[in-house]
Amino acid sequence: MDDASQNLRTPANFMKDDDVSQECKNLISSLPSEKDFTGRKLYSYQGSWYYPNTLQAILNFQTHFQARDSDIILASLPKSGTTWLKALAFAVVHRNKYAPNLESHPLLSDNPHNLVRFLELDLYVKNQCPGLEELPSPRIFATHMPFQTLHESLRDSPCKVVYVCRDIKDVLVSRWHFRSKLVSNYSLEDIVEEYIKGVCFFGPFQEQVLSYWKESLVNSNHVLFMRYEEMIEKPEAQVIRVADFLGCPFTEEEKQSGIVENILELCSFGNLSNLEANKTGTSTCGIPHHGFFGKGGVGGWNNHLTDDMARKLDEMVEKKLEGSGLKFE
Ligand SMILES: Nc1ncnc2c1ncn2[C@@H]1O[C@H](COP(=O)(O)OS(=O)(=O)O)[C@@H](OP(=O)(O)O)[C@H]1O
Repeated sequence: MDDASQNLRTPANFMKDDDVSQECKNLISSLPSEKDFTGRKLYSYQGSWYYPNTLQAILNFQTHFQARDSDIILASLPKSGTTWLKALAFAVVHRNKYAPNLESHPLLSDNPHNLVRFLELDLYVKNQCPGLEELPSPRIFATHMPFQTLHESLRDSPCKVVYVCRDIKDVLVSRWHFRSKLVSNYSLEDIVEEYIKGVCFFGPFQEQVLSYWKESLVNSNHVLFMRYEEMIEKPEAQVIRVADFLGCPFTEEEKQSGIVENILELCSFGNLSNLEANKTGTSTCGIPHHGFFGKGGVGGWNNHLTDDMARKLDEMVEKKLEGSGLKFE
């Protein structure tokens, strides 16, 4: 086994069950549970599946987090474009402080996950809530929680939530590549079955996508719904959309200066994945940086899933999304 695989085999804190209060243990004892692909127990809370430490972190978040109107929360399912969105949002929001270029920028020397941290995967795990009140505005956080769980803490805050989703088949294959390094003999059949059943960390997936989709329809100033495929197809338009939504639109002068292109280049897969900072090291939430980069792009699932697997997944998604107005072609 190489060093990288060895590194991945060590479970991250958020997958463990060693930082759980008595109150959380009591809650856990009342929740439905199932085993994940490694045999670890997941628990269903507010419609989604979590490991005990993550559940504790979510309870901490729901009890203690004080949203500011200027907060920005980037939400997604794992393997849906989180890393890219973190980089883009950071570069857009802080463009006056850090000029986006390839010579000197925080994204050139640090992984996007260390610049924008997950509420439930690192900030609140091990009870680390390190001075969130002291962070300057606008604060940018990320989460994989579904909207209903996030909302409980945001309450009526008008803060901005940007959600990114991706074709479940690409998400699944991306996750399978990542997890195959954790567990040998982990087949595509296993993960397809898991996705269809819906029992997986932060799953079931389409329910989460729907939770943000519905909110974006009724509260479009609060939730922006984005798609990885659209970011690939029309990146410039999507970055402009993000900046508009976050209340920091590009001026005509900025557009003329090529700043949008510079941000896109800085945050591009080609640039980020080749940086030393992203080839080595481990993020604050315990994942090796290289684990956030595969091949990127759209439709890679085609090289792995059989027609039958793709059909089953498409049918499941179509059924779940029926009547919502949301479609994955
Ligand atoms: N900058 C940029 N541009 C385009 N695509 C990118 C970028 N950075 C990461 N990726 C691809 O996104 C996939 C990982 O998804 P996430 O970032 O959501 O993963 S994670 O949940 O944070 O672990 C994973 O997709 P796959 O290659 O299909 O596995 C990454 O390669």
